[in-house]
Amino acid sequence: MIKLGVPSKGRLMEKTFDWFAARNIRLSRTGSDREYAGAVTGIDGVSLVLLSAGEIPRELAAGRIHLGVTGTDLVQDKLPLWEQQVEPLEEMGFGEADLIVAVPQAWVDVDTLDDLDAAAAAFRAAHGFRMRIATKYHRLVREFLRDAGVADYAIVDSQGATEGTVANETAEAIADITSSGETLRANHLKILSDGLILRSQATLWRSRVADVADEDRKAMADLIARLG
Ligand SMILES: Nc1ncnc2c1ncn2[C@@H]1O[C@H](COP(=O)(O)OP(=O)(O)OP(=O)(O)O)[C@@H](O)[C@H]1O
Ligand SMILES: O=P(O)(O)OC[C@H]1O[C@H](OP(=O)(O)OP(=O)(O)O)[C@H](O)[C@@H]1O
Repeated sequence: MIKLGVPSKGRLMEKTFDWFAARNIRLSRTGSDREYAGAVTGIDGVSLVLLSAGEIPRELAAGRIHLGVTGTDLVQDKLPLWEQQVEPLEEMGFGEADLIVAVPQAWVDVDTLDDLDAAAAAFRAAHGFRMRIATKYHRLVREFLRDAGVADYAIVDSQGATEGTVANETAEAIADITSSGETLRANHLKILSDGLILRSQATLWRSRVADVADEDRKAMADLIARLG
């Protein structure tokens, strides 16, 4: 069987089901609400694997699933050399979000990455420890800030409610995804003018690593022919 990994809940799951339904491939969760089992109808030889969106990159890279749906942000952050491990087949037109760097609106002198760098040095001199940036996107944020010449900071891990870390005084700045911008506004944060790290959307990926058995080649070809 060709294994297709799809987010098991949340905003990406239903839209993924709709996207495949529009191509006459019906994905569904089976069993009780809490059981992560799934079914595929409308195409032969494909099985559904329900997974956390954040785990799909790793499962693709390990070759445990042949195809998977998840955001560009999660693939690029979790997989070093992602292009060697996965291939994007289709951008799916939902789950659109920007990964950005944001600081408190009250920092009126900080609007750019250069300003952030200067603020970071001043912060360390004043407080004796490095300015903290909360994020779950460790790799992408480190690479982006390195390329921008911002050095004097520390990443603090935040796996959710990242915008709240500033008010809670566990970080001075954040890097997270934003879509409508409401969460940033509600938490009195502003995006740096050159603080866009990545534009992400839900994408269907093919593992470059997973073995496709001879008897599964037709199912893979049929599925790919139905995309677009
Ligand atoms: N507000 C948003 N609008 C649109 N897309 C979003 C938004 N927030 C997150 N996403 C996208 O949805 C995908 C999954 O996000 P997230 O990591 O928050 O998943 P989750 O639903 O919390 O799943 P899990 O924690 O089980 O991995 C990411 O690719 C992300 O870019
Ligand atoms: O710009 P907006 O439209 O306000 O959306 C952005 C928010 O959506 C995501 O959070 P999610 O709802 O996944 O919750 P989380 O913080 O627990 O990850 C993201 O982490 C932002 O907090």
